[in-house]
Amino acid sequence: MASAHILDHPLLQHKVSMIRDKNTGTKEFRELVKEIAMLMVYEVTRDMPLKEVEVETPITTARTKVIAGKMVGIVPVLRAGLGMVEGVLNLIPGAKVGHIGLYRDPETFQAVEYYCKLPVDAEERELIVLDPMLATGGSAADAISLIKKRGCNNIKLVNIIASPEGIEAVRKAHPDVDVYVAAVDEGLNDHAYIVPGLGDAGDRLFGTK
Ligand SMILES: O=P(O)(O)OC[C@H]1O[C@H](OP(=O)(O)OP(=O)(O)O)[C@H](O)[C@@H]1O
Ligand SMILES: O=c1cc[nH]c(=O)[nH]1
Ligand SMILES: [Mg+2]
Repeated sequence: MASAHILDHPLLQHKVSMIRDKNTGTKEFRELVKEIAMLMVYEVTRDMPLKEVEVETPITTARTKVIAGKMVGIVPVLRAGLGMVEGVLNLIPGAKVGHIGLYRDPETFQAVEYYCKLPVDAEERELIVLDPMLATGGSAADAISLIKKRGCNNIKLVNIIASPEGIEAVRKAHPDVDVYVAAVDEGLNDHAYIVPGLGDAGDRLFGTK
């Protein structure tokens, strides 16, 4: 069974508090989501394997380490996941980027797929799925199912704010996937929005409401 990891670095907690604030405008919200994604992926990649190499320094030869193992792909769930892409690419510039388009039907809260484009060699990569919000967990679980259908089995999920129900749903559907979150909130309201949450992440990122 994979684990849910709560990333509670003080900088993350501070920045999450700022995006929760309804008075934080679109520009600042976008910048903060980017920074949060960067701080989160720093922790998410902590177990990356290393290999020893030899490097000529200006002084002598050094035996030193570089990243080894699988290459990385990142998969934002449209739209809101897009806000996390730049922050992750700042730290892993060689990552390929796939996209999964899902929206949540406002009546049924079921995820509806409208787009999926993954890197051609996705099954050879470690894939990091990005979405700021994990509410019912339906969108994340469906996104991971789509990725698995393409033969990918090395998947991590990164959400900024999660509900306990969302974490449980993903763990049940995909027990092999580690989930990384910066905050676990109280639960969901009647519209399946996270409480206290931050509202609609996509609308706040793109100024659509
Ligand atoms: O866990 P769930 O209950 O599935 O809800 C979470 C999903 O809802 C939001 O997307 P939304 O449907 O609002 O689409 P958007 O990013 O285009 O606004 C969010 O970014 C997640 O993808
Ligand atoms: O709280 C929520 C739930 C779903 N989608 C969001 O953007 N926010
Ligand atoms: Mg939305």
